[in-house]
Amino acid sequence: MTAPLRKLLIVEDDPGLQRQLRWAYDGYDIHVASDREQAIAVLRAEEPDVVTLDLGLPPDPDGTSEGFAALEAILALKPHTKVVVASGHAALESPRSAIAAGAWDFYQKPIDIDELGLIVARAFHVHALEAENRRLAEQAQTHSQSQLGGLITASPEMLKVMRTIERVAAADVSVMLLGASGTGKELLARALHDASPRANRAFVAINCAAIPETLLESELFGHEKGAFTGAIRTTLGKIEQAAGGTLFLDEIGDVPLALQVKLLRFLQERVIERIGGRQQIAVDTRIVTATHQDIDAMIGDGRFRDDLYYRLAEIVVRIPSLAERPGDPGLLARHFLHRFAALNPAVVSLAPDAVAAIEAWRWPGNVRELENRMKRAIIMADGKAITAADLDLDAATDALPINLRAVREAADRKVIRQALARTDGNISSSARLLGISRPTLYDLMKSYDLQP
Ligand SMILES: Nc1ncnc2c1ncn2[C@@H]1O[C@H](COP(=O)(O)OP(=O)(O)OP(=O)(O)O)[C@@H](O)[C@H]1O
Repeated sequence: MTAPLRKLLIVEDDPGLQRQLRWAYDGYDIHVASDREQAIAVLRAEEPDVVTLDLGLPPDPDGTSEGFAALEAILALKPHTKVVVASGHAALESPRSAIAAGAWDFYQKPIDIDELGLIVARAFHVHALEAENRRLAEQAQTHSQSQLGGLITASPEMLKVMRTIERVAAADVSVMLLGASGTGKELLARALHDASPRANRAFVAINCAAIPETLLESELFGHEKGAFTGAIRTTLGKIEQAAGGTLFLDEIGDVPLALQVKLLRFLQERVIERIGGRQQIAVDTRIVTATHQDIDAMIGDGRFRDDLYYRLAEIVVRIPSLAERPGDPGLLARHFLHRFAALNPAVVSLAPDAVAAIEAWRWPGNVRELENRMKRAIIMADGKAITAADLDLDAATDALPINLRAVREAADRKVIRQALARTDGNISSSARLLGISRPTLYDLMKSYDLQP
């Protein structure tokens, strides 16, 4: 069986040239269109990989407006198409603008059949390579996705975390996930639930830091009708809502001490009492917790009960920050490019400066920051490729700062942030590292609005 011929669309309004081109090349399935409308109809019906496009099309055969409109329409419909533009105008401006608008290559009329043949052959070759690349990237993605709940990673540290999660999922042990904000703790908790025998029951997540202390007890344990003003009906708490399944308590370090006692009782006896209720209700809920705080230090100074900690943390899983996962920022950026493609279908790739900036950035907000920057960049991007500027990661590189004061301030900010990060926000140690006094550091932080 022979492979189907590759499809080439020739957009040309001159019937003589049309004929000449139609017969010039062997080995392609050639389609011809005389204007933009026909070209788009063929594009929709045949999906050619390569298009040669005369920029001078009717109703503007002596200008280029119609050709550019066709180029834009082709790339909007099928961004991966390789468009080779032809310009009869000696002026170099139009081919250059066409390349800027996303054309792949150009040639000057009058046509040299051999030269154009080479350009077209190369366009098919590159198109095939790119398609293969995309296929492999997608395959790699679905491969890593299938490992555990949509988590994308290629870093050995993170793969180890995922193996641990897979292993502990089956055992009914309590798991505490430790990691900075945005490292994927909730995603991992959900993956743990999905890999556990409880997968077909509820997964309920609650962020303990986001709920006022006064409401947290009722959120977790529920309340009876009339238990307090405003309790107009009996309401189940999250522990009961997750019965048979898993309750994910994010930011467990923010649970106040009084409530820690109640939680401990639930873990010991596996019964709860709704607020205002007298009945003890047995509930089988698996608890998975997470925090970005230093829980050992909290136990040390009495802010977290150690007996509760030992109940909650039979297995402790430390999640590396994104900066500790070399290669992952680029991999995740491509994943998000794919995932948010619908926001702006014209954007199909990352420009080399974006790839470099993504790998170099420290990602203090981890995967969530990367996800947000990619989403914004995809929406804002003008061209087919996302640039470092679209990601807002080019600040320090090219633009000349407004004045020397701005440069000094930027340098101060950077080094103060580094010192604070290195000392975990300790002002005295940071001041020592920077060789300045504590009051001076305070003053600088105040004037630059920096938090420890
Ligand atoms: N390895 C990953 N692959 C794909 N997406 C990820 C990965 N890690 C995190 N994400 C995505 O990043 C975002 C932040 O992840 P998540 O909410 O799980 O972080 P978190 O550690 O729980 O954050 P926080 O502590 O601030 O609540 C989510 O949209 C999540 O889907």
